[in-house]
Amino acid sequence: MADNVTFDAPQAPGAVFFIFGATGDLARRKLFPAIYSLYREGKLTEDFAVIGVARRPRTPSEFHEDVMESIREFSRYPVADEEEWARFVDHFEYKSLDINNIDGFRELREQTEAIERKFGIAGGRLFYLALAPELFGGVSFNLKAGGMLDGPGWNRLVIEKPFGYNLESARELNEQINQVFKEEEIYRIDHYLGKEMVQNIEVIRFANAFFEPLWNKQHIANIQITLGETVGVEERGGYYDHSGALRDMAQNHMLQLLTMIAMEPPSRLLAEDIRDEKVKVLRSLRPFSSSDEVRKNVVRGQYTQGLFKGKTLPAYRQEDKVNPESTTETYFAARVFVDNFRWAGVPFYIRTGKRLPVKTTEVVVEFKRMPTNVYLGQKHNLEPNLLVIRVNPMEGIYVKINAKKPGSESEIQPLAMDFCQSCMVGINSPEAYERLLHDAVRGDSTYFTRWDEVSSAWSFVDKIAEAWQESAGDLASYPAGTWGPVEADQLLAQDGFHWWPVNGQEEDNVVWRVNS
Ligand SMILES: NC(=O)C1=CN([C@@H]2O[C@H](COP(=O)(O)OP(=O)(O)OC[C@H]3O[C@@H](n4cnc5c(N)ncnc54)[C@H](OP(=O)(O)O)[C@@H]3O)[C@@H](O)[C@H]2O)C=CC1
Ligand SMILES: O=C1O[C@H](COP(=O)(O)O)[C@@H](O)[C@H](O)[C@H]1O
Repeated sequence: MADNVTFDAPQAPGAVFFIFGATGDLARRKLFPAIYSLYREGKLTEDFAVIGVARRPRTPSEFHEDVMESIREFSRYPVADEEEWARFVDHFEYKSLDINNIDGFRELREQTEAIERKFGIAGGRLFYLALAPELFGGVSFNLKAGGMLDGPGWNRLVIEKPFGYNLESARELNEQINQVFKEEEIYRIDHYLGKEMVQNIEVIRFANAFFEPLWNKQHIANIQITLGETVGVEERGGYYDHSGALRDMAQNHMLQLLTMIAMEPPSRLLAEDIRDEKVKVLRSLRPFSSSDEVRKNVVRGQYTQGLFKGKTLPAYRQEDKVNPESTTETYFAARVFVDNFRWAGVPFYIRTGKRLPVKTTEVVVEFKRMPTNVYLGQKHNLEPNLLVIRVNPMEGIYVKINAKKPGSESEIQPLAMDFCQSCMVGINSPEAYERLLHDAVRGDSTYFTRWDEVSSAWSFVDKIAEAWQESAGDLASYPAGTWGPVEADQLLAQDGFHWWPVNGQEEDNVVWRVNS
């Protein structure tokens, strides 16, 4: 079993965490376990409290039981001994409250003041909205009206995705919460930004002399970003059928990953400097100017019934809470361009899908081929060099180079230098939510999305969604358990490229591994 790795960050200042949606899936699977990890690692000391809020009634002991179950099932750390557990869970309280009930917020205020006194908490209040987005505006308003923002310290609002359905609705939502919270108090979660290897992209790029000089159109042929999932829509069919892959994954996680790969080096590693550079990338994305452009550069697909590892997987239209005639895409791929000096003409191929054969998030940087191949005469077709950043679930970096086959006269073979962080050094990285909660409570917004990033991403995505509305007929299909529609392969083939195998599925001819 891998050792747990802690991230290097100071203790958080004392705070009350309000989890709105405390009886929901996100709280159970991610938020309670993240708070527990922070506590176990000493990043939260005794001056913190958690108040779970939702409509369902819960006695204190029922709520403590919920928290215990969530941690047993999902935490990186096993539940500690009884004494430590009792100390931890004593920090948790529950308030049954409908967010439309203003009186309930007044009661919450009294409960909050009492718990702040109990634990000597003077830092601030962190309001985490693990709720459906249509409730965000109402909660913000009632937090203010109910006096919840008049505490002794700072107030911060952490909002889950999706942030709107398109630019217009995102704007409305933003205006609503801006009536109560200032931009610097708003922490929009994109949990991909909390992933260890996504944060590592910055370091790989800006701390290595041999990457940065090559990181441009002179040397890079194309970049491929894959966010593949094996799962279908699970129990979230109702939400997903309204959203689809474009809004669920591409507008946020995928474009955020792209910004980390494509941004210019910031002059300082401060939140605003990094976010300034990221938003420049989003503004440089070449917009699709017509439906025809969308058709040429974008593929959407939906999974049909498939056979995978001997198991029959249902079609998307057979999933629970999905319209049996749904035209929602479960797969999205596109060729996009970042129109600036660094990236002019370099295609970024991005794809995401449900029910693909492998769960993986990976970035492949394909370098241009050597200007001439002096080995051609000896029947060697040199492979392009690749840099692969494995984000999830495997974490690591893989570089593919060409080298002489040992012992041969001049035979060349591709060589994989594979640093597998998750398997070789016994690392069990912190969960994205641990890091992001900790950052939010410390007031570090680097890995949260700023409004101008969100709105620029929507501007880009809206053009695609609008074109799709005009032509429902171009929805491709793929059997569940396969790599998506063939049209996505053609997207690259037109440019003389192909998708590289992902997640350690070695190409047959790569014979070595050099592990660190
Ligand atoms: N689950 C996940 O993995 C992910 C979720 N998200 C986002 O996080 C948010 C929450 O998702 P998830 O936890 O899955 O949703 P769930 O449907 O599981 O939970 C929703 C929560 O909201 C509470 N709630 C609903 N209406 C009210 C109300 N009027 N007043 C007070 N509480 C209310 C519910 O409790 P009760 O019924 O007791 O009131 C429940 O605790 C969504 O925005 C989602 O898109 C984002 C990424 C991943
Ligand atoms: O935000 C979301 O992300 C998950 C995938 O997250 P990961 O960390 O497991 O890669 C996705 O399943 C879900 O549909 C989407 O809403």
